[in-house]
Amino acid sequence: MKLPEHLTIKDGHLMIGSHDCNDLAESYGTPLYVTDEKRIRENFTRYNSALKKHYNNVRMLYAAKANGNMAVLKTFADLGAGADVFSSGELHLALLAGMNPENLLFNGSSKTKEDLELAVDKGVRVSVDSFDELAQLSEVAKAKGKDVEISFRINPAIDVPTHPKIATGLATSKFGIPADQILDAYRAALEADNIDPVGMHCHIGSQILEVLPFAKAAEIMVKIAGKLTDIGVKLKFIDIGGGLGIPYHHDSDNAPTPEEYADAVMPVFLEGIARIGIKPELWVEPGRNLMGDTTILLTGVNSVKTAHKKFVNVDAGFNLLLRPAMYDSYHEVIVANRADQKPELEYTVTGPICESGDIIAADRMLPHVERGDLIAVLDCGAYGYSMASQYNCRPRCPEIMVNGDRSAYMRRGETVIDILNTMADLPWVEK
Ligand SMILES: Cc1ncc(COP(=O)(O)O)c(C=O)c1O
Ligand SMILES: N[C@@H](CCCC[NH3+])C(=O)O
Repeated sequence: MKLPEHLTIKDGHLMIGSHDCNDLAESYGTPLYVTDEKRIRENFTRYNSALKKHYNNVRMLYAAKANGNMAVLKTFADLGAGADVFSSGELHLALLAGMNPENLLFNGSSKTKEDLELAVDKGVRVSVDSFDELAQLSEVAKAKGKDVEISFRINPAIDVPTHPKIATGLATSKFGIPADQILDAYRAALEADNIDPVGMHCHIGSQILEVLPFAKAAEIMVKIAGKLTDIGVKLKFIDIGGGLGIPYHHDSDNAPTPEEYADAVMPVFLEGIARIGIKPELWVEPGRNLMGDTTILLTGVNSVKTAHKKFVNVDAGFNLLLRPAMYDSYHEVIVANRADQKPELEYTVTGPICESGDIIAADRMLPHVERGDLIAVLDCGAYGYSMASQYNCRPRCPEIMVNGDRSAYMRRGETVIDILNTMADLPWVEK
């Protein structure tokens, strides 16, 4: 199987950076999320450079939802990135990580009044998702005597080749304002109290393995930018979202590189803005492409069972990695303590959750597997831990970061006491 540079095999063991996964599992226990900081930095630099080769005025807003660990956010802050934040919680963490409020965009189709107040207080721009939200934001900003800069999230009505649950720019999607209402939205914003419309935003979906839909979205965005300029909107930024996928099937996915993405999108963007005669910043919001391959999930084999097929029962299920159950997603798995052995038998790797859908990897050819072995699930850095739950009263596992020969917790594992501590005794039930 093709492996990215930070994953290697040495003496039959899977390594992440310079660390033997078996040693990490021994020291920290399983299940365990392991992230390679160096890989985050490489991924960021590559994406950023690919765009900046075409246009220097690019701002990278890491999509914090992909992996919101503070250590990860601090790494991005250190690289000069901002963030796409989708809740007050993500906004707080991004600021605590040291990101400049100017480099944040508060996204979301259903924000509370408190969310809007926080954005105004912190001087963070808001991507407004409806006329109703515009009205509320204007009231909030006016009450505080402050101005707020906004973009609207535009629904470009583009069908994209991805799982339907993560296509976000379809005409039928809950996100954004349809193109035929967008001029009215900006006119309303130009007239609204304490609102300054300075940006445009779209995001067409996630795990997209073709570049054409991104070029199409860029074309729609610059077309609308021309009309907005005509009605007096002074555009400071155009945000074309994230969405570039990664090759989860290591040997067969033909995933575009960031360079191929940039080569497809940038000429359309640059021609468009040149035609209008404006020089807005280009904002992008990648999540998965920066984080996906940086992280593996190590999970121990509790037992092996031969029934109508061979099941490998591991200690991580959809409580820790929801993607296979939610989107039928594919993740490569490697037996980390027999990584140089030839595949022999077909196994289905299943988690400990009380649902038949709790399958991490179905029908995979693997070397002989037995109790006590260690399975590494690859490409878990995006939408892995961030979508984890405590289902079946299973405390979420620790996350560690490796950097050179160092390793450290970036989040300790939860305990049952942590779970219990959020529960309250009812006053009408006798103790
Ligand atoms: C508004 C917005 N921006 C950016 C992203 C990041 O997407 P991806 O991780 O596919 O790059 C998402 C998630 O799909 C999103 O909802
Ligand atoms: N959670 C999804 C991606 C959607 C991102 C949010 N818009 C996944 O794991 O693929």
